[in-house]
Amino acid sequence: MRETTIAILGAGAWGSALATLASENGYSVRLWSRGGAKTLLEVVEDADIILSAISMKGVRAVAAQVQSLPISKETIFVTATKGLEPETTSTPLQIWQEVFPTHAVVVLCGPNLSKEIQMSLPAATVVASESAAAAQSVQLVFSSHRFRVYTNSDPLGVELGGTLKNVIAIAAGVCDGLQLGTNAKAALITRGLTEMVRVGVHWGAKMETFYGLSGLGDLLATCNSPLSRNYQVGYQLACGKTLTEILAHIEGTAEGVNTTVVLMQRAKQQNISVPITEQVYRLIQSEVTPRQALEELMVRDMKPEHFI
Ligand SMILES: NC(=O)c1ccc[n+]([C@@H]2O[C@H](COP(=O)([O-])OP(=O)(O)OC[C@H]3O[C@@H](n4cnc5c(N)ncnc54)[C@H](O)[C@@H]3O)[C@@H](O)[C@H]2O)c1
Ligand SMILES: O=P(O)(O)OC[C@H](O)CO
Repeated sequence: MRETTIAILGAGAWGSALATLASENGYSVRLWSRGGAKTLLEVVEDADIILSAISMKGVRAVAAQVQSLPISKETIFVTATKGLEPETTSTPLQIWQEVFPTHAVVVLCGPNLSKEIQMSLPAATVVASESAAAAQSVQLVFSSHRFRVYTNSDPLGVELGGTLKNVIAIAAGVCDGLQLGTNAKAALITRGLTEMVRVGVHWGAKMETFYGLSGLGDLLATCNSPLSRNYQVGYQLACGKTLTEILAHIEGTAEGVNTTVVLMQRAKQQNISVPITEQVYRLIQSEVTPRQALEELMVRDMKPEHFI
């Protein structure tokens, strides 16, 4: 029998970590990056699974390039990107589904700081798809004694958990940078989760998905780790650096900055209340200082504790 071949698009921190996991499980892995030695055709040709770990800004262009190549009808697409497209507000899942409407698309998302995974520390993740068989195939590829993979049937919810938490992670970095304490951080994360649920359910995701690994799980990992680039953005803003300075020195992609702008725009259009996102947005636009953002959150109207 022919061995299963995995094509991984994007040789950044996350694409490389996922390539390591699949290689360690004995799969044949081909890694592609723009400017790399292999052509896209060489990498995706005859691949059973094509996984994208491209930054949000490159997803549509890469998907269009792949569309122009001969791909088997059976090929499963996996998306591991966490972001929103500025022009359309689409998620990466929606882009891959739009470009490949007859293929199974699986979302891979969870509390997965790539540096920890490259250090072989244990972690868990979720693979979600409308096709249970496709999700199970991807589960098999990445599961190991150090990486526990769960399947899920709410791909949009799983993806939005990983995407929306990046905005709250920026706020968590601000909270720690200003040394606001553990009570404040717990309140921020809890109310941040409610904000994620409110947006996600409005956009068609299942509420319970946000209480799983890709929602609460990824929120906890990202809001509590200096390894998170999004957390670093908030932390360094609170320490007085400008966004331009921070982004010039950060290693890799902090998707939360762009996600905040797109989320704010769509929440406004749809009249969804997103007070934490609004303050992160005003902060990255330099409309408020970190202290003013905190003040504005604290003096809002009194109200009951709603959970959506
Ligand atoms: N690093 C992590 O811990 C981690 C974990 C889970 C998910 N993610 C998500 O995975 C995605 C990638 O993150 P990363 O940490 O690997 O980022 P990275 O900056 O290290 O790598 C990004 C990759 O995308 C490619 N890319 C960017 N723009 C492109 C374009 N226009 N055309 C083609 N390729 C392009 C880059 O060349 C690079 O290979 C992000 O959406 C991130 O949120 C990252
Ligand atoms: O470094 P960040 O902030 O992109 O976080 C990485 C992953 O999303 C954690 O799961």
